[in-house]
Amino acid sequence: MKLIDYADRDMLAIDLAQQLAGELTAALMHEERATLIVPGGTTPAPIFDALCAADLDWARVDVMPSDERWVPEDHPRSNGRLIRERLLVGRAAAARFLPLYATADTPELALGQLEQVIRPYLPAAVALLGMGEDMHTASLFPDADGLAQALAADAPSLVAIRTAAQPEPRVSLSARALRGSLSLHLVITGQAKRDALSVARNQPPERAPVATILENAEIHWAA
Ligand SMILES: O=C1O[C@H](COP(=O)(O)O)[C@@H](O)[C@H](O)[C@H]1O
Repeated sequence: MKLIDYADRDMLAIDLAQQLAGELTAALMHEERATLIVPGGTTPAPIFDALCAADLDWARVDVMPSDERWVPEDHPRSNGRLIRERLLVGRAAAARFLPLYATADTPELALGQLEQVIRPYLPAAVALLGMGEDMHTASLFPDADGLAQALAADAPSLVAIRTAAQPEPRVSLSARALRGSLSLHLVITGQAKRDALSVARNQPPERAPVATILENAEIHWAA
């Protein structure tokens, strides 16, 4: 695990966006297309604002959320909505978006169909993930129904997640699918998340799900 400490959140957004763009460009030098996994939540928007202006062949990039809340795509809590509004604009509007949501009452009803769609796009060339103070990453929450399956070595790429801690059910890429990414980044901001990360390093993934990706990940932090 490598931790990069930035002077502030603006520097983090600019430098990290540049690094992600460089990695995508490198991937596109030897592959026809490249998959980019990105998180939702509150942290990544400034990174998206910088990344969407990157000068790369976005028409050959497939963008996939790390996880999705089971709400319609125009809902304020939709990760897909954030990605469309803040990343898939400017130059990045040419990228293809692979939503992890389909119109169905429950994620379980659409899981098979969504998994079939995303499978050819995995493993990702580049993955950016977020983390909550409760040590979840993507939607792999401690104490969630579905966590054991999501952490299993033979897990499907996409799993349904339900937790009392969240207002809606979710879908998430599994630990196996996330770890398979050729380049893996975790972005966290604030002291509380830095402290949570220190705790997570000494916990099993069943208690601190983010631990499942730490070995392979580069961590980006700013206060
Ligand atoms: O619920 C989620 O939380 C994590 C962390 O979000 P943040 O608001 O603390 O940045 C995020 O990475 C994930 O994609 C999202 O669905």
